[in-house]
Amino acid sequence: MEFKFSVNELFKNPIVEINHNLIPPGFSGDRRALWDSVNKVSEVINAMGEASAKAQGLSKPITTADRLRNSEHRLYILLDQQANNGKGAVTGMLKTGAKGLYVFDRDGQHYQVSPPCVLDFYVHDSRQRTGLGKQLFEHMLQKEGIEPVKMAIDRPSEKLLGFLNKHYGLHSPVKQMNNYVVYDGFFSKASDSNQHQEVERDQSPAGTRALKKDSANGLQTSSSPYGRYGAPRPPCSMGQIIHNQTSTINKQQEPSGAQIASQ
Ligand SMILES: CC(=O)SCCNC(=O)CCNC(=O)[C@H](O)C(C)(C)COP(=O)(O)OP(=O)(O)OC[C@H]1O[C@@H](n2cnc3c(N)ncnc32)[C@H](O)[C@@H]1OP(=O)(O)O
Repeated sequence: MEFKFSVNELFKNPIVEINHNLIPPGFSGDRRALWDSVNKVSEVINAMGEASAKAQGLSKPITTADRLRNSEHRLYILLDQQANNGKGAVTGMLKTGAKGLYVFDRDGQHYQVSPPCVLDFYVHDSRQRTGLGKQLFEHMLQKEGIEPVKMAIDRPSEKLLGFLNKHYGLHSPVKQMNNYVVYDGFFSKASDSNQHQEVERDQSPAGTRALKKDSANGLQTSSSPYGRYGAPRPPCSMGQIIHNQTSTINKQQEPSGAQIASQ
């Protein structure tokens, strides 16, 4: 995607990360230059967000400059620095961020998690299936220090499911009622993957149930230690579902792909 201004002047590297301040990395200049750069970054984000929504058949963009400004999300932007007579072109974007979710594994066991999520991913229509998506995704994995299997994916398209299968061997997604998708390895215990575990107290009335938290994706499994609070309690699926929706909406400053799709 080309712009009237030079994206090479705005973004100094082939992949840049933008956060809520919308300031291009490495920016230097006075107040006026800052204002100008933020406006240009906003224009890029809005144009790519719209193109992504169109490609996914959504009625509204998931990604806009305003929404990014009001979130803790990260947006990776991919450039082709040779294109547009040296001014450069934007060829892809990938948005990630943590979400508070309840997810179910194949056995119906539920987990309270705050995993890093793939929220919006788009490669320009003219450049798809040429490896750019993999390049951008790999960059993100390396920057965030995460494995794809530990991420939750917000309402993945068939193309993204194919992408994850091809490049990361992820198959048989566990589809969630909130339209997120996770894979079996998501639920593996922290000890299986040699990852650091923290033990936290949950918010139960007695505060006695220990929650083991996997630092990679915030996976928490509950265990019942002893005493009367140690007695197993039957799960209330409806309560979990309602709670899930509530927690997702509360934690999000912006609607997810699933919410936009249902509008
Ligand atoms: C959480 C979300 O964001 S869900 C929405 C995901 N985004 C979209 O669906 C928007 C339209 N699609 C795209 O923007 C891109 O295709 C992406 C981002 C999904 C992948 O980026 P690409 O640059 O195409 O990926 P890359 O070239 O690295 O890998 C190609 C693989 O992705 C999958 N893929 C990409 N495009 C397609 C397609 N049209 N049909 C089926 N599979 C596809 C395939 O596995 C493909 O491998 P193949 O060509 O050997 O079959």
